[in-house]
Order: sequence, then C-alpha cells, then structure tokens
Amino acid sequence: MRDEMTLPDHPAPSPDTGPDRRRPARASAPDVDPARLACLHTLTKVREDDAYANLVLPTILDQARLGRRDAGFATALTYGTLRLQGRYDAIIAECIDRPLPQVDAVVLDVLRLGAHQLLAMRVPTHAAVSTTVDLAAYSAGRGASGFVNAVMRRISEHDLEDWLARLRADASDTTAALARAQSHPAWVVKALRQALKVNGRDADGELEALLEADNTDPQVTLCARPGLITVDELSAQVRAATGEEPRPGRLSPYALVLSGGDPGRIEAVRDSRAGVEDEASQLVALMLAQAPLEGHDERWLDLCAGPGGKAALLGALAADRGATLVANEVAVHRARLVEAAVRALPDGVVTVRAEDGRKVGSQEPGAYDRILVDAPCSGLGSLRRRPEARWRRTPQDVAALAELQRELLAGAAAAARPGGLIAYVTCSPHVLETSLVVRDVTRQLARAGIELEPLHAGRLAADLAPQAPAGADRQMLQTWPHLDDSDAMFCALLRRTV
Ligand SMILES: C[S@@+](CC[C@H](N)C(=O)[O-])C[C@H]1O[C@@H](n2cnc3c(N)ncnc32)[C@H](O)[C@@H]1O
Repeated sequence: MRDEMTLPDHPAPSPDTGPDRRRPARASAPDVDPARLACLHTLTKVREDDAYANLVLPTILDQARLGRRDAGFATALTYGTLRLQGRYDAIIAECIDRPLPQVDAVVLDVLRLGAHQLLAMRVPTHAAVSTTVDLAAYSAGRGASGFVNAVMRRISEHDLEDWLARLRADASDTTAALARAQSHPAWVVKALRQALKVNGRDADGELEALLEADNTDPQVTLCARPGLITVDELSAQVRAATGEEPRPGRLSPYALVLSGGDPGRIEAVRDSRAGVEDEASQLVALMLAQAPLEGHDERWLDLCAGPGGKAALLGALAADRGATLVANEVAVHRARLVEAAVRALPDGVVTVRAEDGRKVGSQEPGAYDRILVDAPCSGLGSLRRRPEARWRRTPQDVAALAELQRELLAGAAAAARPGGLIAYVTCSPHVLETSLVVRDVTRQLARAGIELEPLHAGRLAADLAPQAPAGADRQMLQTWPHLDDSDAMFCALLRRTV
C-alpha cells in the first residue's frame, strides 16, 4: 500500500518528524479550535487515566464554554473517534513508514481525530487538515505538525469506501478483515459471531451489520416510570424542553426515543419520575414483573441494582402491585445512585442495601418471589454507548466475570422461594456470560436439590413489547443492536420448582 501512494508535495511521514519533546515550540491557543481541543483532552484522559469518555467529556465541554453546536460536534467527534480507533489506526499505519507504536501517543490521538473528520464527518478536507495540523502544533509542538500534515494528506487521498476495501484486502482472514474495517478487537468479532450462531442467527450474513451497529451513535431512550408519569406526559415535557417529537418505544411500552440531546433538560428526568434507560433494559425488568407466578407475590429483589434504572422501573411496578423491592448493590457509591433513581417512588416501596449479592442465598434462603440478577458483565452488548469499552475489555475479564455471574445466579436461586421467579440478565451476548452460565448453574443446583425450570422468555417478550424482538422465537431472549435498535441484552427466565 505504502508504495502505491505518492506524496509529491510532502516528505514521507515518519515518527522522526514527530514532536520534539526537548524543545516543544507550541502554537498559541488562539490558533486551536476549542471544540477539537476538548476532544483531545478527553482522549488523553481516556488513555492516561482509564477515564470513561461519557463521564469526563461533559465536564471538559463545560470548562471549554462551548455553545450547543460546538458541543454537539465535539461529542460526535470524540465518541466516533474512540469507537473507530481500530479502523483509523489501521489506516494511519498504512500511511507511515514506521510501526504505529512508535508514534507519539498525543500525535496519534490527534491523527485519529483528524481521520474521523475526514472519513466520517462532513468536515471539508482543507478544514479537517488545517485544524488537525494546528491541534498537533499546539499539543505536541511545531515539529509534529509537518508529520501530521503529511499523514492527513495521505488519508485524504482515498474515501472511506476505498480505505475499507484496502483494509479488508490486506487482512489475513475474515475475522481480521472485519476487525480492521469495523473497528473491533478480533476476539470480540469472534465472540459476537459465536453469539449469533448460538442464537440460531445467520452469523456470516449478520455479523457485519452487528459490528456496524456498534459503531453508530445511540439514541437517547427514556423510561416513563409507571404510576409516576405517563408516556404522553413525558412526551409533552420532551417537546417543551427540546422541541423534538420523540418516537414511542418498540420494545418497551414505557419508552420514548429521542435522536439525542441532553436529557437533563427534561423536568421528569431531573426529578426521577423518568430515567434514561435502553429499551431492552426496560423490557427485561417488565418481563420479570409480568411473568406468571403462582402464590404470593409480595417480595421482590434486585440483586445487582446500581445505578438503578431497572430498580426504579421494578419499584414502580411493585408499588402498583402492592409489593416491595429490595434493591441491593455491592458498591456503596452505586447504591447511592440507586437511592437517587428511586426517590420519586412512594416511601416504603424500595429498600436500598449495599451488600455482596453472593451472600443473599445463605442469609435469606427462600425469601423472595421475584428476583432480578442483572449481573456485572463485559458490556459487549452496549458498545455503542461505551465508546472506549471494546479496547479495554479482555477475554480474561469475561472468564472472571462468568465466575462471579455463576455465584450470583446460584445465590439468587437459593434466595427464591419454591415457585419463585428469577430473571438472569446481562448486557452482553457473549455465550460464556449468558447461556453457559445458566446451563452450569442449573446443573450445579440440581445436584444440590434446587430445580430451575426455564420459561419461554422470547414469547413473554413478544407479548409485552409493542413490537416483538427479533429473538422472540428463542426460549432465552437475546436482543440485538442491528435488529432491535437496542442494546444486546440477554434474559433467561427461570422458575425455582423445588
Ligand atoms: C449490570 S450492572 C446493574 C445495572 C442495574 N441493574 C441497572 O439497571 O441500573 C451490575 C451491578 O452489579 C454490581 N455488583 C458487582 N458485584 C456484585 C456483587 N457481588 N453483589 C451485588 N452487586 C454486585 C456492580 O457494582 C454493578 O453496579
């Protein structure tokens, strides 16, 4: 590839022409676009401090005092760059003479931001190149700007389609081609292919669409908590605050979907009568609440409740039913978030606890009628909303989480009364965190004299959702970003028979 590309006006870009760390001659701040600088600060915090972009970006935008338009541009640029970092690194690697790891980390972040503007945003080439060069000069010294200028010009010689074809052509196999072109680690590509297969889907036909869906900006989904606010009332508040007409949910009767914007401008969100919650999350909470149950139906448990979206919906449904909910969360600061999420509910409906959920089975055996185990997981089902997550997670994380998930589900089964219901939920379609956990725990408990009977979660989902999810034919429900426009949420519904 490198040989095919000629750069008559510019020297071959090389890390040698990168920033001179000894004597950085920086451009002055007025040369730098504050929106792009805010993006670079965020990327630096994500890289150096393991920060979450969605947590640090709003503060950085506030400090930069950007107007709404510039803040929107900076948000799209930051999230898009983080999601597509793998694709851009592969492209940048084709444009330089040295291995990518030899490029200064700040310069590489600047180049990634530049590549996203050239290939995924409607920024004119000259503006993308000149602002990126200015950003390099300001953040890494004037010595970096020649290098960045040359790389940006090489990137701009091809459009996205052309680059993707080149990345695919240079890849060693299909997984590597998808990993490079669709910007996912290869192990995640393999795990998602397996998840599609296990769920009876056309893995080869659908995988690229799933990966592509992970690369899109998520919409903002609200949940109108029943008994606290109706969907119509919430819709009126959305219109008043944003001027936007939200669309009704497809998977949840309580959902309203907005194209974007700051939900904090909506009064009901501020006072917790509504919350920001993906439709599939709403659906699985509703499924636990509505699954048929014989006998008493008074004591509900949310075993892993923080930050509290599902606890707030379950609490609202429990209040309507005359039931109570214990919302348990091991991390104290996250238990405080649960308290905030449920604060609009009538007193006495929800009790928030901060304990290790693995102990509940021995401490309160047979105590609960309905239990939600929304287990800590890899989050591979919500990659759209967590732009940096795919680059942080490892296969080792998945194995460690699966162990914890098994312990939590086994504890929940012991805490359910005979006849009681358990919803085992993850925001990941990875087979090690989903069906295999359910299979292992069911077998292990059978040996201990506790029987778990699976209910048909897919059918129940189809009955409750305004539109049946794509996986409604399966006993264990799996929703999909590319088919349901939601997170990839897994839900197994289990009845403890003895
Ligand atoms: C997927 S999140 C739950 C999301 C939550 N249900 C909601 O809808 O907002 C998993 C939660 O489990 C918590 N957790 C991790 N280990 C736990 C344990 N041993 N016992 C209870 N909670 C735990 C994590 O701190 C995290 O807040």
